[in-house]
Amino acid sequence: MLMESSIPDQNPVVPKTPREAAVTKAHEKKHRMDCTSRFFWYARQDNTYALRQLLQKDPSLVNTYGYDGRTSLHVCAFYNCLAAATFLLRHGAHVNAQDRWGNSPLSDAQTEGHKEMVNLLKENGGQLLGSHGIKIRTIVPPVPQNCDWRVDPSELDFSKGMVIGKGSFGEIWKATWRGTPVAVKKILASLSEDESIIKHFKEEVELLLKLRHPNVVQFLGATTSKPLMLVMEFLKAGDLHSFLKEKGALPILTVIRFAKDIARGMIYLHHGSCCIIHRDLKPRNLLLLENNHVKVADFGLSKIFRSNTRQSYILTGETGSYRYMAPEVFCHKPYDTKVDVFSFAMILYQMIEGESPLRELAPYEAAKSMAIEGCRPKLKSKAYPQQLKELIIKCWSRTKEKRPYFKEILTILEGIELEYRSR
Ligand SMILES: Nc1ncnc2c1ncn2[C@@H]1O[C@H](COP(=O)(O)OP(=O)(O)OP(=O)(O)O)[C@@H](O)[C@H]1O
Repeated sequence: MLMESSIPDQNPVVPKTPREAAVTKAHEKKHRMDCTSRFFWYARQDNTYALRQLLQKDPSLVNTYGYDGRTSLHVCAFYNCLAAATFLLRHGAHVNAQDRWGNSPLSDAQTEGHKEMVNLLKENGGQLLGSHGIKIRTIVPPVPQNCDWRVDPSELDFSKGMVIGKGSFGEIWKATWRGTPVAVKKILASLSEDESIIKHFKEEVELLLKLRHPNVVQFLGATTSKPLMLVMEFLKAGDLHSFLKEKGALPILTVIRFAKDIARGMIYLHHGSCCIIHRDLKPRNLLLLENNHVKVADFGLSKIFRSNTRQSYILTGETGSYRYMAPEVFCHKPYDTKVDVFSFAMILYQMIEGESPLRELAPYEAAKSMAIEGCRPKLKSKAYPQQLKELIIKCWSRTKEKRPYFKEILTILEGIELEYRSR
């Protein structure tokens, strides 16, 4: 039997400064933890002598519990330490204390098949509680249940914000959410009132919020009452449209870096657990990071609003979407992920040439001439590496099957980059 050799005295120190008070508090906490551990240890050893000594100094130890809610009586019940259990019960141990799983000491003793212990606990009023017992208590999971994507509109602060963009479904605002700068897409009031839109919005947002990729703009949450608002990370370096307007044609290595980022983002969207077709890939929907990388934005929701309102591209033609539109979309034919590859070709072209594709035509006319007459922009720049030219031509093929997937595009771009660098 283990004997207690010495149990340290508590020497309360009168705190003089906040620092001293903190040190004393930490010391007391440690001391308390030491005492609890030792108390449990002696219960496990069935050492009533040592238990008595500790209890004399601190009677509350009899019902003290560890991080999982287990008391010294649980320990005794589990290891069949009859003498210690009898001692503890005599000194006020709660016979039906429940640990974090809801189990009482009797439940432990019964599970372990300790008959004498079962009898002792029953004689003292023990009940079978918890997962092994009769009365199962529901254990509240540690994760808060209200942890979801709904944003309380009152938490969005627009006081120092401003409109940073306008789309066909609403305005984009810069705002702060709990002190963090965010971009907020405020959906048009007329759309926010439509019940079927609200339903689709919620479903879609649920999906969008699961997306996580370095080249995809991160959604943070949404409001679900009027006005519907979508909260996302704010990218302060602006969009590729403004960047190209300011810089004109980009150096080839920058083009390749941006193109690889777009391809990576699109691979993630197309080949994730649920395939997301962007359908509106264009320079305005590519946002820049300050480290000269790109993220794909504004995917997912367009299909809700467009399909629900039967809003045609004619109505929103001025936004420029037409210019990047695949022929099958223009002709209302069935389409797949390859529509984004077509738009990607147009963006590549614009980055190298420094001008929008078929800029001599209005957006709708440009789309029409590409879809109906098979026109394509002229590759004029001398900067093109031959393979990049070939890639663009493949990507804007009329037949969608001839267009490569983004996975292949990424490999081709990596090859071009390698070769270009080694020149
Ligand atoms: N997360 C963001 N961070 C910073 N700026 C953004 C963000 N999202 C959008 N913007 C800015 O707002 C502009 C408008 O975006 P929005 O997606 O509403 O419109 P759009 O794509 O031009 O139009 P539509 O939605 O009709 O296709 C973008 O071009 C960009 O400049």
